[in-house]
This record gives sequence, C-alpha cells and structure tokens, in this order.
Amino acid sequence: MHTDKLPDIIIDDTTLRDGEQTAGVVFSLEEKKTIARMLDDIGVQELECGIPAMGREEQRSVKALVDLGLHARLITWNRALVDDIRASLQCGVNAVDISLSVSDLHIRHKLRKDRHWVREQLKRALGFAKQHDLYVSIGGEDASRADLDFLVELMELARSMGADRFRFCDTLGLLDPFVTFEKIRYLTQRVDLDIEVHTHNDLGMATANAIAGVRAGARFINTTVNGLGERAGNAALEEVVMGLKHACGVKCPIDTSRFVEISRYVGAASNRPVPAWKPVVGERVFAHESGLHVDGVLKDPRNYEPFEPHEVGSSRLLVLGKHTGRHGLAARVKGLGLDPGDICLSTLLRRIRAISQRRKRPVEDAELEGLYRSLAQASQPTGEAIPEQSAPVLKKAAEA
Ligand SMILES: CC(=O)SCCNC(=O)CCNC(=O)[C@H](O)C(C)(C)COP(=O)(O)OP(=O)(O)OC[C@H]1O[C@@H](n2cnc3c(N)ncnc32)[C@H](O)[C@@H]1OP(=O)(O)O
Ligand SMILES: O=C(O)CCC(=O)C(=O)O
Repeated sequence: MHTDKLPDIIIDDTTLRDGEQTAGVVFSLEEKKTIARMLDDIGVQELECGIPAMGREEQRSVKALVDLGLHARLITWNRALVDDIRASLQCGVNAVDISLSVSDLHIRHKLRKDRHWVREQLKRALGFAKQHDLYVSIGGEDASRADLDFLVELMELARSMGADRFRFCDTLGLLDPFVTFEKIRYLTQRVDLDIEVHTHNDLGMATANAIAGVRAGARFINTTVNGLGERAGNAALEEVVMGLKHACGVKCPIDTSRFVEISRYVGAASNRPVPAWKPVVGERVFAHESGLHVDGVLKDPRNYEPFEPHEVGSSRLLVLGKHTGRHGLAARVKGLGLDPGDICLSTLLRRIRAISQRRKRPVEDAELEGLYRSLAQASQPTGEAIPEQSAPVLKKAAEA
C-alpha cells in the first residue's frame, strides 16, 4: 500500500458514548472527566461525549466535560430531532452527530417510516444544526445494510446543506474488511464528503473494518478504549492506532505509551476487566514461554514481538513452564546470578516442566532457585555445606 496516499486520520473516540452503552456499564462524572482528560492528553482529536437528549443528568455531565476546556473537539450524539440538537446546544458543544437509520430494514421495521421521512427529517435536523453554526456529522445508522445509491443520495443532500462528514455505521458488525473497503470506496468516489467509519465487533472484525475504511479513503475513525461498546463492542482505540502504525505504516499523532494505563483505568471504571490476551494492552501479550520463542526474543525481540512493549507502556515477561527450552532456562538461571554450567540443565528443565504441568502454572524464581541448588548440591562431593539462605528455598523445591 502507498501510505503517502492515505489521508491524515482523525480519531473520534466514543468510549464516553458507545462505550458507556455497553449493557450494564455506567461511568461516574469523575470517571468521565478522567477518561476525557487522559484521551485528550495523549492527543485523541475528538471525543463523542454523551447524549444530551437523555436528560438533565447527562446534560450536566456533557457541560462539565465542555468546561474542562480540552483540546479535543467534543461531539454529542443526537437523533434526527430538533429537540435533541437543542439539548446539545444548551450543553455548550459546537459539534453534533445527527443520527438517522438509513437501511430499509431499519427505516421500515425500527422507525416504521419510509425513505421520504428520512430525507425530510435529515433536512429539518441538519438545517436547524447549521442555523446554529454547529459542526455536523450525519450518522448513518445501519449504513452497512443500506442501499448504496440511497446512501449516495443522502450524503449528497447532507453535503449540499453543509454537513461536515458522514458516519458510515456497521451497526451490527456484519461486514468483512473487503466489503467495507468496496462500500467506502464507492461512496468516496461518488460524494465529496468526508467519511467516518463506525464499526462493531460482533464477528471480531471491528478493527480490521475500521482500517479497511481508512484504506478506502475514510478520514475519521470511531474507537473506544478496550473496544467497549454495544454487544461485542467497537473498534478498540489501541488496536486501531497500533494497527495503522504497524500494519499500514500510518502514524496517528497520539502518544501510545499510555495505552496500558488508560486501558486499566477504563477496565476498572467500566467494571469490565481487560482479558490477559487482549491485543495491545492485555497483561500477557508480551509474555513468552515457548522455548523457540524465548530463544528468538533473547536473540532479538523483533523475532517474536510485533512492536516494543514500551511503545504502549507494557513490559516483556519471560515465563518458565511446560514449553520452556534450554536457552531460555539458561538465561533465567544466569539472571538469578547462578551458573547454568554447574548443573545438568536437562534435569532442571525436566523438573520445571513437571512442576508446571502438575500445577498448571508457571514456575517462579524462588522455585527455580530451589531446584537449581538441590541439583547443584547433589553434584557436590559429600559433606559440602549448603549456604544458609537457601535452606527454605530448598525445602519449597523439595515439596514441589
Ligand atoms: C446504534 C446506536 O447506538 S444509536 C444510540 C442509542 N443510544 C441510546 O439509546 C442512548 C440512551 N437512550 C435514551 O436515553 C432514550 O432511548 C432516548 C432519550 C434517546 C429516547 O427515549 P424515549 O423517548 O423514551 O424513547 P425510546 O428510547 O423508546 O426511543 C424510541 C423512539 O425513538 C425513535 N428513534 C430511534 N432512532 C431515531 C433517530 N435516529 N431519529 C429519530 N427518531 C429515532 C424510534 O423510532 C422511537 O420512536 P417512536 O416513539 O415514534 O416509536
Ligand atoms: O448513528 C450514529 O451516529 C451511530 C450509531 C451507532 O452507534 C451505531 O450505528 O452503531
């Protein structure tokens, strides 16, 4: 891919809107402020920060976020209703997403209306927003199942009325990256209006689809921290940014070194702990146990790490267990200040594997030291004293 042809990417993070729509998740105002500040500090350019139409409490929280005076643009979510937009105006935001279902399925079976109603509602809501000088993204809900020519018509209408961009929503996460690419490319070739991609993870393709959208010409990407969001969630901020950087060679102006910290915070605030294997920010995604991998990482981490852990504020972990090999074991023994040449490494390896299998867990340093010393002692001439401080460790190893 020719990266010089890719547009500058704007991340619109919706942790505070779609992220909070995760069934059962609620952020307190203080948590919202902390999340907003963290995302602003690392350079996220836009934050979808709430839904003023929900009522007073939500309006208070949007206002409080506006009062933080962040660099990031704050944008609110609105139905295509003048009253919703009025509620946003009262919160002091200057950007709104005006959402309308655009697939025939949603138009008929959710809104119980027709395409004519959608056009008229779009005109009314967008006209009102533009009279008030708002920056407007038109949110095409269920756009991935919509008739593409109807989308072109709506986008053209929106553009002619001054909309600033169109949000293409794969509301149910049904697309694959190839189809996403084709659809977005079709739209970018027909209408001169920026596209924002909003992807869901129901089939595990949210990040890939977001990136496919960018490859097809979308300039705006919706993300959420940890991929929080409706059902299986949205494209994860950390995956999208690192994916763009390392799979596409596109750097977003975002400080990635706080990704783990932010992920942990949002995991705790949302009460949705981050799985250890979660791409980019999971606790164990830089953990290596397999002999060939550890050997490769010790020789050069690029052999088995897609990028350096510190890029996202993480760290490497070398684990001793069932799959350990001799090189990794020797390095670990040396790391404890012991000499692997003094013992039979194969015997030590067998014992480590046995412990790990029996206990279904890694072998800790104290156990390794105990095993090492018992082997070293066995290979000493009889009567040789064991150093004092090793006695408890030896006992533990003998019990293992
Ligand atoms: C795919 C998405 O994530 S869209 C965002 C979804 N987010 C939310 O729902 C946030 C939380 N929601 C709420 O607090 C409430 O649902 C509110 C305040 C938005 C609306 O509340 P209520 O007035 O009680 O209505 P309810 O929630 O049942 O909404 C359904 C109504 O909205 C209409 N509606 C749905 N989407 C839209 C839209 N984009 N534009 C206009 N009307 C819409 C429905 O057709 C239905 O109208 P009807 O009463 O004529 O049948
Ligand atoms: O219509 C929008 O603006 C976004 C709606 C949404 O969150 C979705 O379609 O998944």
